[in-house]
This record gives sequence, C-alpha cells and structure tokens, in this order.
Amino acid sequence: MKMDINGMTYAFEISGTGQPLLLLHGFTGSMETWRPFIKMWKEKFQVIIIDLPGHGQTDSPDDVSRYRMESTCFDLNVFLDRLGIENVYLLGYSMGGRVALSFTCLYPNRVKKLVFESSSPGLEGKLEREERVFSDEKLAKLIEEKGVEYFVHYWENIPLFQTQKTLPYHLRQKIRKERMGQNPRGLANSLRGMGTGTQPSWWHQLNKIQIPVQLIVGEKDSKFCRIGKRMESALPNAQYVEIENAGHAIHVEKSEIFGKIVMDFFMNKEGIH
Ligand SMILES: C=C(O[C@H]1C=C[C@H](C(=O)CCC(=O)O)[C@@H](C(=O)O)[C@@H]1O)C(=O)O
Repeated sequence: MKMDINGMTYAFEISGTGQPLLLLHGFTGSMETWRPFIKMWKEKFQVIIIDLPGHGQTDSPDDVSRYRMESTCFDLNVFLDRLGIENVYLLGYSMGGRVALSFTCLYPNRVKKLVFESSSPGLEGKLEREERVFSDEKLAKLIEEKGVEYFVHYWENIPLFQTQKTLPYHLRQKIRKERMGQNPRGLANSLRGMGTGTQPSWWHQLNKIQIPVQLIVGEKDSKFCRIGKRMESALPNAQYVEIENAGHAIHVEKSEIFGKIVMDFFMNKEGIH
C-alpha cells in the first residue's frame, strides 16, 4: 500500500486486527525486516510495517530535511491519523529505534508501549554530534560515489556486524538482498537527515517517559549494551534484557527468542511495574 504525506510517498502494509503494533526497521533495512514475525504477531495485533524515508519502496527525496527526525515523526503522526489509529505499541530496531524513541518523545500520547532493539537516544555532546555528522557525511559521499553494492560490502564488514558472519547463508543473503535493493540517494540522505549525530539527543527526556519500555540488546554488542544499561537507569518504567551470544541484529540472530520476548512484553496487560 502507499500513502502520500506532505509530498512524500510512504510504502506500508497492515496485517491482522486488534491493538496496532508499528514496526520500524533499521538503516539499510525495509519493512521486509519484519516479514518473519508477521504470521505470529498478527494473531494478536494489527501489525503495521512501513518503509522509512529513503528506504525500501518509500520515496528518496533530494531534500535532506524530509529525512530529519522531526519531519519523519510528523509524517508518522499524520500516517496514524489517516489510518484512524489513536495509539500504538511501537518497536524499533537500531535507526528505527531512534525513530521510535523520537516519536515517543514528540508524540507521547500516541505510544502505549515501546520495544527498543539495539539503539540509542542520540549523542549528548555537541562535539560528539559534530564528529558523527562528519563521519556520516563521509559515508554518504561513499555511497553516492561508489554505489550501493560497494557500500553494502563495506557495511556488512564493520565490526558491529561481525557476529552475522556465522549466520546461515540464507539469512546472510536475506540481509544482503534487503541492503542491495536500496536507493543510494535514499541511504545517503538518510545518513545526512536522520543520522545519530543529526537527531536531537533524548537522553534528558528519558526520565519523562512513563510508558513500559523493553530494552533488548545482544550480549556481544558491547557498545549498545552500555547504552541500554544507561537508558534503563534513566527510564522510570523499563526492563533491560541482554540476549546471550547475540550481536546487533537480535531479530535475525536469535529470531525465536526475540519474537517471544516481544510478544510476551506487548501481551503483558500490567506493563512492567
Ligand atoms: C555503526 C554505528 O552506527 C550504525 C549502526 C547501526 C544503525 C542501524 O540502523 C544499522 C542497521 C543494520 O544495518 O542492521 C545505524 C543507525 O542507527 O542509523 C548506525 O548508523 C555505530 O557504531 O553507532
């Protein structure tokens, strides 16, 4: 399905009925990220998957401002209005987690529960943000100059994804196919507009988030374990789980465990407390 929001065409799919559950993929991903989970989750929820700006079948505009966190969250708010959805359970992975947390901070009445997989509230320090913007711009230029295939080879070999090298071939091919299908302009402008250094830091807003939050990280993903533990201390109503022998993309590396944790969390009527 497609929806035009303020001149940007978003691709999305809806399966099942009940409490809406909105799923947000990571950088280089798409709504295909969540395909393996839809059969299970649609039994209990109205599962909504969407391609974020510059990804999948959603537009990849030249205008970098359309990728900015505030703009994307504004569009997601319009998206839910158009679907007649008052509030959602929200799950975000990595970049999608940053979008999910941003949406929770900007539109708090629209999010009832949040699952936050391998992600970050942004960077607190101005210098840290500037350095990240600089490195993401270099990466954006590499994508534009060398193309998606060259970038994907680089990307799948960064230390963060070392654990994916031991995945079965079909899973590695699935991830690679999703990445290879991306638009170079979309990836480059996503880094520029929605990059970790570009978005606002939400660290000082965490203590205001009263909804139940499930933080999920891979035991081998030390950087995001540190971030997740710090977030758990700041969030009033959060639980933190480290998945044994997993890296960054737990939903791929430990999909059965991941699917159960997510289902149990969203099915728990009482919330965390
Ligand atoms: C490498 C770092 O940052 C990137 C790592 C993960 C994020 C992501 O969405 C990757 C998804 C995937 O390829 O499976 C990405 C993001 O949040 O935009 C970051 O650029 C790092 O060390 O922070």
